Amino acid sequence: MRLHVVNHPLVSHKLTVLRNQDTDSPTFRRLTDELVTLLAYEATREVRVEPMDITTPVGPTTGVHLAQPKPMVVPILRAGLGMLDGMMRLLPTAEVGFLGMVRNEQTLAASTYAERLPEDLSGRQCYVLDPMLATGGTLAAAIQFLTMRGADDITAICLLAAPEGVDNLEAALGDHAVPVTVVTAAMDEKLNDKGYIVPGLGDAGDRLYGVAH
Ligand SMILES: O=P(O)(O)OC[C@H]1O[C@H](OP(=O)(O)OP(=O)(O)O)[C@H](O)[C@@H]1O
Ligand SMILES: O=c1cc[nH]c(=O)[nH]1
Ligand SMILES: [Mg+2]
Repeated sequence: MRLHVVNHPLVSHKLTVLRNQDTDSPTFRRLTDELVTLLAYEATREVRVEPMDITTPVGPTTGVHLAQPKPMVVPILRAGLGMLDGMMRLLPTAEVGFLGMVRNEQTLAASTYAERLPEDLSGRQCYVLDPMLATGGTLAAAIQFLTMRGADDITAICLLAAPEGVDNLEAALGDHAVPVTVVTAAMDEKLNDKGYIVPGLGDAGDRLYGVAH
């Protein structure tokens, strides 16, 4: 597994505002959107393209366009939905599939409650969107799901990751044949005893959309 922590002053600045408990939901949503576009720029460095002949007003040249099959963007509901528009701004012709997953706040085990994805993801590059990589259980299950459908290259974009979650994810992937990359805006200190990222930003879904229950 490859890990890429995006080191950029604008990313750090926006993340600081996002972390602040005084930041309201509308601002939190806007900053999430802006941050994802910056992270997506890094995360799509290896998106597959193929040559394309065009003619400029001055003459012929060869450029590139996105290769087929198109990349698949997979937001993990609920909080990952807040990252979708920012991602699609950069990859407007990508397709979107949905995974609904929730972590049991007592056991911290992830379960899947919704799925809307093609049966066959063979040959597809997949971009998984989830703001928080905490214990890593949710992302590990999502990656396993996409791999079982045939995805052959997976990049996860997260706002924050915890070291314990990255270690757990690496262990869960084992000698995974499929390349997996995690792109994050920051690697935080640790998890607390409730499985929350420290210093983190709290519950990303609640801060985006309000308290779920
Ligand atoms: O790495 P993990 O320990 O698995 O935790 C991370 C998951 O927890 C949050 O989702 P949550 O279960 O709160 O659902 P929500 O998006 O509906 O709020 C977050 O958006 C991740 O999906
Ligand atoms: O810190 C955390 C951990 C899991 N889910 C969140 O939304 N925040
Ligand atoms: Mg939540």
